[in-house]
Amino acid sequence: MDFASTSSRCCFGHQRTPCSRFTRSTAQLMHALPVASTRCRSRSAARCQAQKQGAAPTESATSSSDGDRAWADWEDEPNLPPSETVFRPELGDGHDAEPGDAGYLADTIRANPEEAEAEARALRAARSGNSLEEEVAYLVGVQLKGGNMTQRRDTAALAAYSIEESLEELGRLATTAGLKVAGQLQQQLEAPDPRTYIGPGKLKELRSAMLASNANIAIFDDELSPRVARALQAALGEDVRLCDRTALILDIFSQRAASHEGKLQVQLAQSQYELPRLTRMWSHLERQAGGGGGGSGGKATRGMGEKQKEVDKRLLRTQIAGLKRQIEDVRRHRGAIRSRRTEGQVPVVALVGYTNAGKSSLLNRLTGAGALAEDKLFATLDPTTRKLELPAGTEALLSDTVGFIQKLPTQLVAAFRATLEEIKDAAVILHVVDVSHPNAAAQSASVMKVLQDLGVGDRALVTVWNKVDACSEPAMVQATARERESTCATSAATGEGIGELHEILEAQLAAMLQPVQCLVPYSQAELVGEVHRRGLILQEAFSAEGTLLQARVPVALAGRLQQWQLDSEDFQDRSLAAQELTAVAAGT
Ligand SMILES: Nc1nc2c(ncn2[C@@H]2O[C@H](COP(=O)(O)OP(=O)(O)OP(=O)(O)O)[C@@H](O)[C@H]2O)c(=O)[nH]1
Ligand SMILES: [Mg+2]
Repeated sequence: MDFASTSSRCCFGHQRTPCSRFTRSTAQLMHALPVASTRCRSRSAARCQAQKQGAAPTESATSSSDGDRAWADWEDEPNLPPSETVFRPELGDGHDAEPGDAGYLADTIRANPEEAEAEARALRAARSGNSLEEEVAYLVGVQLKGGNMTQRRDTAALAAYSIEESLEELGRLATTAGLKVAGQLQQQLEAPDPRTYIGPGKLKELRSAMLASNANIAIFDDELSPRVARALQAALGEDVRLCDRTALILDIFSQRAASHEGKLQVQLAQSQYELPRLTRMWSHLERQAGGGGGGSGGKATRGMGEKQKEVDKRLLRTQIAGLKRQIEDVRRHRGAIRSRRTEGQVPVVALVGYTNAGKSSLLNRLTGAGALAEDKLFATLDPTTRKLELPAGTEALLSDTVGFIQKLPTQLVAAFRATLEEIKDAAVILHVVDVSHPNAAAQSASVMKVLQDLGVGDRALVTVWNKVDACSEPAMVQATARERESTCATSAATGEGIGELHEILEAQLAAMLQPVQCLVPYSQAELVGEVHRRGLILQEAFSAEGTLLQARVPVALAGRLQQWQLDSEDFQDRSLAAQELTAVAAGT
């Protein structure tokens, strides 16, 4: 089964297309709307006509059977809001519909989808000056009274993100996904509204702000449950596309995954996200069945919708099982490579850190790897490993990893756990922090939390304060870093502080090596070469019997040298003799 061709779908299940949500036109979405009743069409057409002639729309035109229908669908939902507290765009919500407002737009859309869509878009574009082709997003977040959502959920990250910071990051995610951000709206609440995430008044404000700025996508800063998403969609109208932080991150990941395993992991995460959200795709069939005014085939159509939903869920479950199997195969293969690497005892140094901290830039600076580094979130998805040669001759493998982010979607945590397992093999972890970022402390705390969760909190850790060149007082930052243990301030851009990073790394790697002093026969020249590459030579002399080596080497290598091990006294005596011999030979 070709999963690649079937699984790239819209996260909110609007329509199964093989492309990203954001590349699909609003027109496509509108064609997926329920078919309007004849009564509604004639009213809307009249209203449309009136508008064309410059007349204000009439009161009666603001209410429609479709509006009632949509409302009824909404009320069918258990635990949904009582009618008086909710913004009902189709019913005008207490104000006369104006050209460009929700009621007007909803009616004109129903009159003639193509004509109305063109008209509505042109109207909004004229009001805001945005291009007709642009995908424009509006951001929405909730600030919990007494701390934001991140703080509540994740007590470890107490230096957490304010709503402004969280929305700023959401905006960066949106631009990374190729969207334009028109504005943002936030609300202070005791808890997010269980029905519509934000309160009814704010919802109305959001709708107006989106119309005024020609925004067509509402992005919510937290993952929306399928039920809340449905309620929001009903309130905001079908011409607004809904998205949440999780869907946005999944979309970026699906655009950027390059390796076979990366693609499989993103597809799995997307499928798992979509499974509970499939309902919406077939709801139009159910609406036809329920609201057809007693037309024939109501039950049959509802049955069709249900049946199709079940078929679809079954397909998706089969696909999820298939993806899991494929990922397991790839994982086994990678595990074999990793264990070969461990047997070789080349120490692995893993670069970890918040997204955009400069991990790939540091990999390039330290190894000349030429890895992709750009000013976008999640530039790196697939781990890259390169050989690192430190000035004293010590060798290690330097691994670049996927960046972290606050509120990392649970589906992705699970999917990328395997990728992050690279970190588990690391002898040293280089935690890269963008020290020039205003939220560096909270970002650092988020990363440390993930490291704890991965069970590598006790691993040798070097903290790298990167982008020191972008700080207003770089000298002060460098001085502070020097006062801290295993910390250095660097600039991957200018090379500043890279020498200090080399020294700290050498010391860390040396601390992990085991001391040996031995006499290795000349027949074992290869082994001596390995000691040079993988260990740290403290003393070397050449006697008549072989090479005298005092060094620090990885444990496995120390085991192989065991048979030629000398005690200290013997080693010193032989070394002196060898040095004298060398001096005589050199005639000094
Ligand atoms: N001024 C400055 N910019 C830097 C430095 N290091 C990296 N950058 C820039 O920061 C941006 C992100 O760098 P990357 O190396 O891609 O960051 P990353 O941590 O690998 O990011 P992800 O792969 O997205 O997690 C790029 O535009 C880099 O040019 C630095 O030391 N100083
Ligand atoms: Mg990177």
